[in-house]
Amino acid sequence: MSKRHPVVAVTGSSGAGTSTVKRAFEHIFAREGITPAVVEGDSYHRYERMPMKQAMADALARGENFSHFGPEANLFDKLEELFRSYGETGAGQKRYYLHSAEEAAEHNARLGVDLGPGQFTPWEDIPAGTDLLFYEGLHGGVKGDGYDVASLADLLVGVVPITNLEWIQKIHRDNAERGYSAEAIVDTILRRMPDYINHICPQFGETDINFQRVPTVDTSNPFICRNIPTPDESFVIIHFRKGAREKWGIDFNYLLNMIHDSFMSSPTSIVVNGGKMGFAMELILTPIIHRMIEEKKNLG
Ligand SMILES: Nc1ncnc2c1ncn2[C@@H]1O[C@H](COP(=O)(O)OP(=O)(O)OP(=O)(O)O)[C@@H](O)[C@H]1O
Ligand SMILES: O=C(CO)[C@H](O)[C@H](O)COP(=O)(O)O
Repeated sequence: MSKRHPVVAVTGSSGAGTSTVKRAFEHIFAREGITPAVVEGDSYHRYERMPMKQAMADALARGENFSHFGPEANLFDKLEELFRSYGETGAGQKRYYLHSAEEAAEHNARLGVDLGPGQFTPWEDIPAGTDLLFYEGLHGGVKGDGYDVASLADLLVGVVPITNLEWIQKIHRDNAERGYSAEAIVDTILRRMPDYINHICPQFGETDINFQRVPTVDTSNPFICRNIPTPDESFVIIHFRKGAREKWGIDFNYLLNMIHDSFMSSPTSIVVNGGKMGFAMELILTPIIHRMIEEKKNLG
């Protein structure tokens, strides 16, 4: 935890919507004149795409569980080191995992290299003078044998649609943007299930705030759903961890007054219409980020 170099992490499974939430944070940073050091969680995978396929086949042959959700396929020690070193000094290293030809072209042009989809860019120093570290990915709140990333985040936000919706979102996104077949995506979801339960779900007990999208249309068979339920076809449950409300000065009455049709579903949860998710995020997160930066400035 660091007041001088705060670490903000958005954590969620593949397809949960963390990239979408990242955009809400980018609006806040732009409006508040904040320069973040942005880090993508997938860059902490251990293997490039081809070696990952080989490692997966080897693990399968040995009858072992292995997936992008678990510790064997990721560099949790390196991620922990980044959160720690940024918190202490405002410095650290980052890289990118290139999912597509478009992403590869963008970074090839920037770095003058010739990489392809499924490869990492070389590690590079985070630019000096950033205001905070912003992590978005699968593992911002992991904690286990020999690693504890969660405790190094100053603000940890979970993005967690109910599972059926998360799968629908993943199937659509991986198909439309990454070119995978529906069958291949369902195989991936199945293979990752033990690691989902052991390494993704526990993170949402560590988060300060969780945003859980719940559809109001029938998604009982997510594998035949043709469309992602729209924001208007969903509610978002916003849950504050015990202590987070006091820590960040969250005023439920203010939120209930400001967000039309919102209501409390428990002493620590507020429910908003899906279309109000971005607005609710900005209302809740802007004062938190603002306060972080004020406290940083007060240190001189
Ligand atoms: N609140 C939302 N309302 C409607 N659609 C959404 C919402 N959040 C995410 N989606 C859709 O779900 C899909 C997955 O979202 P996104 O790419 O943000 O996931 P992700 O968590 O970043 O996944 P990954 O970590 O695998 O990159 C996208 O097609 C996106 O448009
Ligand atoms: O969404 C993911 C994790 O968040 C991807 O599955 C992971 O990054 C690997 O990608 P690919 O299988 O396309 O190489």
